[in-house]
Amino acid sequence: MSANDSPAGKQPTATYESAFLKACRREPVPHTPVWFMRQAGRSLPEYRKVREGIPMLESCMRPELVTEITLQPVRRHGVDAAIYFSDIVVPLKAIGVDLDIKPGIGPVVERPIRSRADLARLRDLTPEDVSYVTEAIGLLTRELGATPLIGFAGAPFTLASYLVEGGPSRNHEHTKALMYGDPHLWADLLDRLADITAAFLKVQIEAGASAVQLFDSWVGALAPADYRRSVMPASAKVFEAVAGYGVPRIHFGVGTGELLGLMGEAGADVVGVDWRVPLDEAARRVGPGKALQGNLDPAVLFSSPEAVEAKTREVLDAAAGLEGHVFNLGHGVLPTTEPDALTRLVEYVHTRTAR
Ligand SMILES: Cc1c2[nH]c(c1CCC(=O)O)Cc1[nH]c(c(CCC(=O)O)c1C)Cc1[nH]c(c(CCC(=O)O)c1C)Cc1[nH]c(c(C)c1CCC(=O)O)C2
Repeated sequence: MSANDSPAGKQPTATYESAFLKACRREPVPHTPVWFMRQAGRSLPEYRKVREGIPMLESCMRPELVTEITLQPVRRHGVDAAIYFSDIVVPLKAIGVDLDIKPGIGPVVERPIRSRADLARLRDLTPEDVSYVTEAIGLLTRELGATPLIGFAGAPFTLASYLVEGGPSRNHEHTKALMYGDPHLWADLLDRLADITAAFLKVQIEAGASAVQLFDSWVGALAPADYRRSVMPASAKVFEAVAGYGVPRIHFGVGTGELLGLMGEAGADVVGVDWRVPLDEAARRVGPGKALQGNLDPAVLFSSPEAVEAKTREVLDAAAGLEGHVFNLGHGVLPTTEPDALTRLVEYVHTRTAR
């Protein structure tokens, strides 16, 4: 079979047959695949070195730099997948939203979006707006060989929370005020963001990403009924828009124990789980027909190698009966994590699960 007739389009057969993509498809795997959210970034000295003096958003627009940063954790840790180096606010910046990523704070929006007039500032995203993404993914897929590349985007709720609050928020009060107080404007805002997010994921898949993850990091702030009514239609629209490509769609959020079933129902093939719900219980909540991803507490990596192994065994034991399991942390790598702890963790999961 040549590169072009593998079942998922243009990706090489070796990529299609990788442990990561097999686990996402709930097929038997030679070992449990591992990658880490935020595997590229401040925990790596080689990252800090190449980023020196370059603002975060600018670094996302330089294809050679994006390629180097994306490859760093693959080289160092031997993870089973790469995640495209970018940020959830990159597509918003690309359509002209006046935002920046402030070191130690996160995304900050100059003029928050809270009215119908504000909404008009969110225009459609075209592939030309993010031509550097297409270019970087072209470079990357050549370098990665059989290692799959995960594309990603922020989900409509999490993007809305930054746009409406104007920055990171603990309680999401302005966001919830809009959601409960002006449901029509809220629905239109989320629908707009769904179109932008879908367009951004399509660019990544068409350029060569083998899977996509939708980060709804802050949606755990909602009760299930509100999620179903006010958020799920927009997230479902994103998943539906990319369904035809046949690449696995991963759906992740933090503190989403009560939402896991709905997050699967929204259209995910793989549901990401944080460390608060054991994977066997998560599987009961998600139901059959979906793989799970997770879920070691990232803070565990600050304890002794023996303690890390013991906690990792707990995760693997809880995952033993699953149809498909992608090992990951329950949230992103913390910036002060010792890189060697991550390398050891990859080796441990691979050895322990070798079949
Ligand atoms: C909520 C969210 C954001 N960005 C992202 C999310 C969803 C994931 C999650 O829940 O953690 C997604 C993201 N952001 C970044 C990646 C890179 C890919 C990877 O996982 O390796 C990914 C997947 C790079 C980044 N994005 C950011 C950094 C740090 C900036 C730097 O290195 O200078 C990186 C490597 C900035 C950012 N951007 C955001 C935050 C909260 C921050 C941290 C602010 C800080 O502590 O400085 C918004």
